[in-house]
Amino acid sequence: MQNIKNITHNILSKAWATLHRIDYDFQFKDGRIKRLSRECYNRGDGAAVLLYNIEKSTVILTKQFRMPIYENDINKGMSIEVCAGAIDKNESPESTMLREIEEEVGYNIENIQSALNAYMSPGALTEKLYLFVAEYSEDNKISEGGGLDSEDEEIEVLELPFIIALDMIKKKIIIDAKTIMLLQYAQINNLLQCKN
Ligand SMILES: Nc1nc2c(ncn2[C@@H]2O[C@H](COP(=O)(O)OP(=O)(O)O[C@H]3O[C@H](CO)[C@@H](O)[C@H](O)[C@@H]3O)[C@@H](O)[C@H]2O)c(=O)[nH]1
Ligand SMILES: [Mg+2]
Repeated sequence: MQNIKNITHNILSKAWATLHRIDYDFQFKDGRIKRLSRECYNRGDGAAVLLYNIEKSTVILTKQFRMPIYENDINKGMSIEVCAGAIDKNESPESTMLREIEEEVGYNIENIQSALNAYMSPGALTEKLYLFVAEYSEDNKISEGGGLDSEDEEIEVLELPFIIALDMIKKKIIIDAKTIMLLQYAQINNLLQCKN
């Protein structure tokens, strides 16, 4: 662990989330100490899940508009992603996930398995993502999903053959990191067969 001292936080923006400028004394390996400054965007942690069906070799994904993608890559604002959500205060990653699965894609799932933990952009975001996998079947379907009107969500639910989803990574149609990671996790661990 690096020798970090005299840490101070300055709030640059506090709206939906908090952007801090954090100043700190950093000791380099040669012993020099320098005061450094980094901006950190804090919107809490998040959770995401790949829902998969072994018999059908299918996965459930979502499609929604993402302003940061549109801002960076005009005409490419739509994003295909695994079901995911921000973890509320006093909520566990698991309970967040069960709630989000129902809200976004309309399934009532009881068992989810932890797959990976990941910082998606550790140079700027404090967010740690808890990544899960879970089996689904038609018996678990309880509503259309689509997200919450109260949060202005408009989420299209996609059920795709696993092999098609993997091909969408190759074709750069799926460009969301957590989604790529979970689909490749499923492939590496043979959770599903790559059949049409
Ligand atoms: N008004 C307002 N709404 C916001 C803002 N930022 C996000 N929202 C809305 O707040 C809701 C949060 O929905 P969640 O399902 O809880 O989160 P998410 O946006 O899907 O986030 C998931 O994916 C992100 C991208 O990979 C992850 O960063 C995040 O941890 C989580 O996994 C969404 O409707 C989103 O549009 C904002 O600045 N202002
Ligand atoms: Mg979401």
